[in-house]
Amino acid sequence: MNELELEVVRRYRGGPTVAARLDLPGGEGPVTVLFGPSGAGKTTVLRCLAGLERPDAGAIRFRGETWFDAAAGVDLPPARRGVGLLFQDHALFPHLTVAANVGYGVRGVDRAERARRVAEVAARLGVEALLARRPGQLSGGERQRVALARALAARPRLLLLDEPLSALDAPAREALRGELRATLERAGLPSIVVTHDRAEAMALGDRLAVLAGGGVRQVGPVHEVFSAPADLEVARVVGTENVLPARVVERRDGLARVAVGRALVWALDPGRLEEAEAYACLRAEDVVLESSPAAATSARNELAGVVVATSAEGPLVRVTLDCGFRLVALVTRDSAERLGAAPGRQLAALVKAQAIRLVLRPR
Ligand SMILES: Nc1ncnc2c1ncn2[C@@H]1O[C@H](COP(=O)(O)OP(=O)(O)OP(=O)(O)O)[C@@H](O)[C@H]1O
Repeated sequence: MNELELEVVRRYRGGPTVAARLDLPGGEGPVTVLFGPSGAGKTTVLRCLAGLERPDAGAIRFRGETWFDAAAGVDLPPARRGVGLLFQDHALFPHLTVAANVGYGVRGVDRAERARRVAEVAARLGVEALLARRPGQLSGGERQRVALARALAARPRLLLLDEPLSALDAPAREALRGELRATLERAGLPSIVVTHDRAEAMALGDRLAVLAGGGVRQVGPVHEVFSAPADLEVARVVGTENVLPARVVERRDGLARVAVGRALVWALDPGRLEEAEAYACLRAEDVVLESSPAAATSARNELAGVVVATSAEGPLVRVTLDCGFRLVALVTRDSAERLGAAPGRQLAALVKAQAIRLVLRPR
């Protein structure tokens, strides 16, 4: 049985309809990332789960317990679902101490029990030393840990985080990703994190659910979804840099030879490919650039190309080549320099057949 079974339809009056289905098995890593572009319906799904939004149709079950069932008229109030919520801005009470903020999450118990729970969760998240401070005296990371501690103090069964890092500036966000991941692991309960940031999704999630066009398009291990998008829309959403129109011309030994622009490349044969028209999806990180051609084999494509553009991207350089089609590669600054990667320079691009995924082209 799945740990979570959700199928909801939420029609906004005069607005879009979000129709999402999400089944999550238990015990496959604690963090599921709900990923998708702005307006895809991620927050709507989260709010339906928390009981803050009432779906127009559908049902939500968690560990066999019905939280919502439109047909049966079941709609458990938020407090009875056992869900911990963490918002973008962390919503800590500025006038309360960390201890009082964390304690706020504990209701219906006496003072001694509340203090015991606050101490326990503070120790678990490493915020014991901060208990006497107020939110204004905390760093971004500390505030985040305190907000998580408050959510966990209520002993939820499921943790929901809506864009937990988006209130921070870019450098802080990057630094806190790893910390949040570690904290979620330590929390040891299933979590669903909403984000539209690729790096965040990769850093935080065990599983990725891609929401686009009003529905969940693909669910799977993070790397699987990123490297093998199920369809073109998922490929676009997860940002595979190279999504190229391709035509299958030959199939042999589990490989498919496809024409991409003026070039021919070998790709993994997905097997189910009935039509010859497809998109070849290839991540820029999977392209290796070399200055001199090497021996090509059927499992390794070697493409001669000319650099048409380069741009710095943090520690990496994005190199766009004309190989008979536009190919984007991401290489380290060091290798870009060593290769003399500048417009006009001839280079060889090496790509393993396994790195090229074929996605059926919708008619
Ligand atoms: N109360 C509302 N009334 C009408 N339309 C709404 C309402 N709430 C959300 N929407 C619309 O429903 C769609 C989904 O919204 P939602 O906030 O779930 O998207 P999201 O994926 O979380 O987006 P973002 O990443 O920008 O937060 C959007 O087009 C939004 O404009």
